[in-house]
Amino acid sequence: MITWFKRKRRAEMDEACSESDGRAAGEDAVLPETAAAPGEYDPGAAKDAGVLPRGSGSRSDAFPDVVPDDGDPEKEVPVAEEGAGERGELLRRGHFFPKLRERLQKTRERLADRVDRLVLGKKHIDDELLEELEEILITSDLGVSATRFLLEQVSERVRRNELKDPARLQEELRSAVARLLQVPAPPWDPAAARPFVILVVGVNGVGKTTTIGKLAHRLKGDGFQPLLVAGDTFRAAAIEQLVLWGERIGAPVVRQKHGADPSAVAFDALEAATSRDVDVVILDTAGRMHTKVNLMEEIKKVHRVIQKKMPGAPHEILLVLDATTGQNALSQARLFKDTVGVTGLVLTKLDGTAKGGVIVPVCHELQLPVRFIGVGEKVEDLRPFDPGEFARAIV
Ligand SMILES: Nc1nc2c(ncn2[C@@H]2O[C@H](COP(=O)(O)OP(=O)(O)OP(=O)(O)O)[C@@H](O)[C@H]2O)c(=O)[nH]1
Repeated sequence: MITWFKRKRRAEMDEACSESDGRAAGEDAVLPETAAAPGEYDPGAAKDAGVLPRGSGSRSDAFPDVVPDDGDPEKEVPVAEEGAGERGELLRRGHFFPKLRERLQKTRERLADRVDRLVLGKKHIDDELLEELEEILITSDLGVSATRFLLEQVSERVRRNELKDPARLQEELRSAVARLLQVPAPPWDPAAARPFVILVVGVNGVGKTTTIGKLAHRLKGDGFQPLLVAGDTFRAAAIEQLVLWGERIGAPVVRQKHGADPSAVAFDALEAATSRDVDVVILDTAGRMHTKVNLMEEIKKVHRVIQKKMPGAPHEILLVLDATTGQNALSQARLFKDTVGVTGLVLTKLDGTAKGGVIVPVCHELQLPVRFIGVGEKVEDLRPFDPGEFARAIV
């Protein structure tokens, strides 16, 4: 039975991959059958060390281990007292705004505090003041194009005599930023398909795995059963990191050995998702430099395999960007968008950086919606993005 399943799976994978890249999946879908080399990820050792839960790693390594959903979220991760659903979300947001402002303090200092100083004691909004405003916006990571767009909006109001008082400039800017961040896009709706498949991509160390853990926790709070997929088979510790998140929040994790083909992991995970009847599948992927062509080809292959295995999926391709990288986030977003067709963004590490303004040019130039923001390392530090709230917190 297992041999038949292996053959069927290999044939389906080959079919999914050969259409567009001419390579059979088997060529690089090496599913290691041997013990891990010294220093590599070893499921047995990890299990002994208590990293993996009981029962995992006992089947053929050619098949994914599904770590059972035996975590107790109540123990380690207190569920938000406001509860799930729309009302809970509104309450959480109300509580969260002061915290968001606090976390975005450095970005605000760089932008809003300088605008405050600029208008202090000024009687009129003139060209000189607008030029200085331009400089503040550009040096606050808003980029040339978004700055020009925002200045045009402000200048237009000045021309029409609708804005005269410099003291109201901040307010005007805030509305313009909020409008710019409001990118037209389908709403975030994990109930739109079952399973709802989310592919998470991004460069190294931006916070993909952490975001997945936090996102799965949110989804559980909203009544969805998530399945996590350890598609980052390149960095051994990433698999263990995701397994730990799974245990912590009480979500099953599909994983294979370190070095396995990520497309094969994705393929098996979708099989597991169907048979386990889960609501949401979240696939982690290895961090890759957006400039490395072969790695970008690999992610395209993962994408193709998902599409082939489950038409309509992935339903969301989330690009995780690290806010501390400033303008570099923009070039990452461009390349990932062109390669895999990103549908939404997650901006992480907004806490403690002065470069949070980068969100503005990314939204403006790429017209991609920000789905979530990461404002810390704790499980509750992932928030749905609200353009108005964000604009208020930085301007
Ligand atoms: N301060 C802060 N740290 C974060 C946030 N999100 C993630 N991190 C930290 O960033 C570091 C990298 O996170 P990972 O989740 O391992 O990043 P990754 O993208 O999966 O890394 P690779 O697999 O190497 O590509 C970890 O120390 C996280 O705790 C955030 O919103 N704020």
